[in-house]
Amino acid sequence: MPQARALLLFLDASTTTALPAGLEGAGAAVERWPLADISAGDAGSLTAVAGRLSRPGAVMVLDITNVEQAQAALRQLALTLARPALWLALLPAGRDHEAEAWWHQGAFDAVARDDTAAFLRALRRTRARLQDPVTDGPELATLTRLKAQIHAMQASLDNIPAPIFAKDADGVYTGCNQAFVDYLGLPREQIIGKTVFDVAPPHLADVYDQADRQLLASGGRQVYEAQVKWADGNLRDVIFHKAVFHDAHGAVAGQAGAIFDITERKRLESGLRELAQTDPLTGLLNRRCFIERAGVQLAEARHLREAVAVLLFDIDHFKQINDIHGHAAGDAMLRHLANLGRQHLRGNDLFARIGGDEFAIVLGGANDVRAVAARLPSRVAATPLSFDGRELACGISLGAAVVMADDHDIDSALRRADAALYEAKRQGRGRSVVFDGHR
Ligand SMILES: Nc1nc2c(ncn2[C@@H]2O[C@H](COP(=O)(O)OP(=O)(O)OP(=O)(O)O)[C@@H](O)[C@H]2O)c(=O)[nH]1
Repeated sequence: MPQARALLLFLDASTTTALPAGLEGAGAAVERWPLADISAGDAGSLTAVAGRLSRPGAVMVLDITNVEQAQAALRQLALTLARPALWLALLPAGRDHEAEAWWHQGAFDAVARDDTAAFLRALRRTRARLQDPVTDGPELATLTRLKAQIHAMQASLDNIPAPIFAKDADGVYTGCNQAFVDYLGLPREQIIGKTVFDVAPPHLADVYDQADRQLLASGGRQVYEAQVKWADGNLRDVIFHKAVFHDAHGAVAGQAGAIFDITERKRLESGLRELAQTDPLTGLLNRRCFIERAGVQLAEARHLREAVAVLLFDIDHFKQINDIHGHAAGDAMLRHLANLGRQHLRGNDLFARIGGDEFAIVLGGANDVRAVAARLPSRVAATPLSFDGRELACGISLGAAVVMADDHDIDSALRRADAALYEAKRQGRGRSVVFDGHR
């Protein structure tokens, strides 16, 4: 095996005095090549340096004191050398952060000039790489190129704001981008080499695992909605986009996936749905939604051969409440009635504000229609509204009707309830009338 020779290439004479101590201890033959300003394109120096670097086992140590000079030297050498040389970047003290940039430029490693131990380690590793026949020659160029491509690919993935991951065919994470690390709030080393059961709560991990199995069995792509526990511990709504990838023999080798957070979209959608379905003042259903749901409830009740009743009520002399106490008092009264009404209903009853001071109820079971119809006006009369330090009394009139077997929609029952309400008003308000018979 060829002995590695470190060719120290200094571009500036002033830096040669600060050589890492104990370099010879690395077992490498060190050849100093001071004052060769190959960055200036000095043809003689360039040829001499290239000649030394083309010897088996030669490693170039490039002094990076002057970044521009170092880059120019690399460009000149690349044009001159028959094959790429292995080289280390020797960084001035305090500039360790530049290391990554030099790896991207093809350095085998980049170490600080004042960290002798690191320098010697890097030199030894470089030597070991040179003695590995697989990595010598053209294969080294391929490997270096691949390494640069992987770096570039990872940098691109890390720039994408959506979390991205890859897993092998056993569901073990093999890669991910920075957004995925940030999204889960786990360090990369707690993700790579692990499975969903290590990174997610059990009930979510089961969902992902089942989806993974289906995807790997069927191949192709998969898109599904799920939840992910975010870095702050809260659950987020997401869409997973996943696809399998194959090995050289066409067998499924794993899957790559991306996560799109739809939490905000879902929140807006549910807000819009709520706005479209409810009365903003009382929080009750609005007229349109009430009619829609009443129709569904009627159909279900008919299917189960159950009776359904409709109740309508409105506030007596509500105009006077507005006129005497103001519109805000009127609004408070509407909310007060909504709350009183809610206390008399069961979970599957529908309750809506269908007009200015008009409310409607669908009772799931018609048996207690008379009891509810009688109770509500007296409860309202007995429960004045506390508003602005005063007690405001009010009354309601109520009409009720049972949905008949031959009612095909809720409209005819509403008409009968309305007629009963009219009758309650006519009889002097503050009372209820239950419609008997067809009209
Ligand atoms: N504060 C308030 N008032 C409303 C609202 N919507 C409608 N109104 C008022 O409700 C009142 C309804 O009056 P009317 O239909 O004449 O009924 P009423 O005064 O209750 O008379 P009777 O029903 O015959 O006892 C009107 O003065 C409307 O301005 C609302 O959202 N807030």
